Amino acid sequence: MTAGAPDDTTLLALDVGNTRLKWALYDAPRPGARLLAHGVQFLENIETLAEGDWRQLRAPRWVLGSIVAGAGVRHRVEEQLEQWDAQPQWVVPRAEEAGVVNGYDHPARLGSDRWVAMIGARQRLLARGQHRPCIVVMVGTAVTVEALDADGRFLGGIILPGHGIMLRALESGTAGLHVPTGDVRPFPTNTSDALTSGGTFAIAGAVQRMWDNLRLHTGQVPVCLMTGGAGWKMAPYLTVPFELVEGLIFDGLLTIAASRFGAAARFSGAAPASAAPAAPRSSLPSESARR
Ligand SMILES: Nc1ncnc2c1ncn2[C@@H]1O[C@H](COP(=O)(O)OP(=O)(O)O)[C@@H](O)[C@H]1O
Ligand SMILES: CC(C)(COP(=O)(O)O)[C@@H](O)C(=O)NCCC(=O)O
Ligand SMILES: [K+]
Repeated sequence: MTAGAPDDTTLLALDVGNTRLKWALYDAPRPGARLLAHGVQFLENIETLAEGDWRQLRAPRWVLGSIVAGAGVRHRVEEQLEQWDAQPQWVVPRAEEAGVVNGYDHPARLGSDRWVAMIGARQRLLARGQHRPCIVVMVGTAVTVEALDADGRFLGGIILPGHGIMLRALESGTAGLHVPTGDVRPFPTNTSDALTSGGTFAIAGAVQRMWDNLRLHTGQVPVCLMTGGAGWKMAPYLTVPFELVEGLIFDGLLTIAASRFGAAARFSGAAPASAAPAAPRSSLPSESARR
């Protein structure tokens, strides 16, 4: 076991989805912290982390994560973390945190990735002084589209299948839809293009609908932030104004980490005096996070 030095303020942030584990090591638990190292592994390769990507990594003082992949995967991740002293903390959605109010009927039943991404989105808007309603789109294994009003109230959101699940569902439920991936076309004239365009337009249409719902409800034009491993695939086809933001979940994890560990980090002396939330420039670089 390795212990971080007493004045260490490093945070290992984890985002464990249904397809991939994304990780990022920061020099401090606060928005705007310096990214020291980061990576991604498919869930089937989790066992390689301790002896692979994390072998040379300095021991983090804190480990904070979001996980939606289930108890079995969580256990496998925790095994890889055993080489360090830091006990991982997994975010459980609360009724309220970091300026976001959780409108879910049962707040803890909301996916932690959805909750953390909304906290990241809220932090981003506040850092820019934008008091606007916000749509948060996450394109991963599944697709989620959340609606937040200008006061940070999560009004509700939708879940739909991601590209891969849509295609697999159609393939397994029909006899004649086993075809290669096609292109997105306004008027598809072959099966491949029809399937690829259908999935893309389903997601784009769902985003447009939630954006309309939120604009009608609030009477204001929403900001739309899109994130997730397959966000770049959707970017050319959204019909509402949006920003593609890599690592919204990491922005959210840093924001939560600031309230949980920020005081301890300031006493450690390594963090700058102004540890208050600053303009977030801490997102994962997209190119290297992808594989
Ligand atoms: N390099 C890539 N090329 C194409 N699609 C990718 C790539 N990386 C990720 N994806 C898509 O993104 C999804 C996984 O994204 P990710 O955000 O890691 O999902 P999750 O958080 O659910 O694990 C996959 O289902 C796949 O459709
Ligand atoms: C909707 C999700 C499956 C998305 O998972 P992902 O695509 O990020 O792997 C996940 O957030 C989840 O399991 N949510 C719990 C149910 C809910 O949010 O209502
Ligand atoms: K995710």
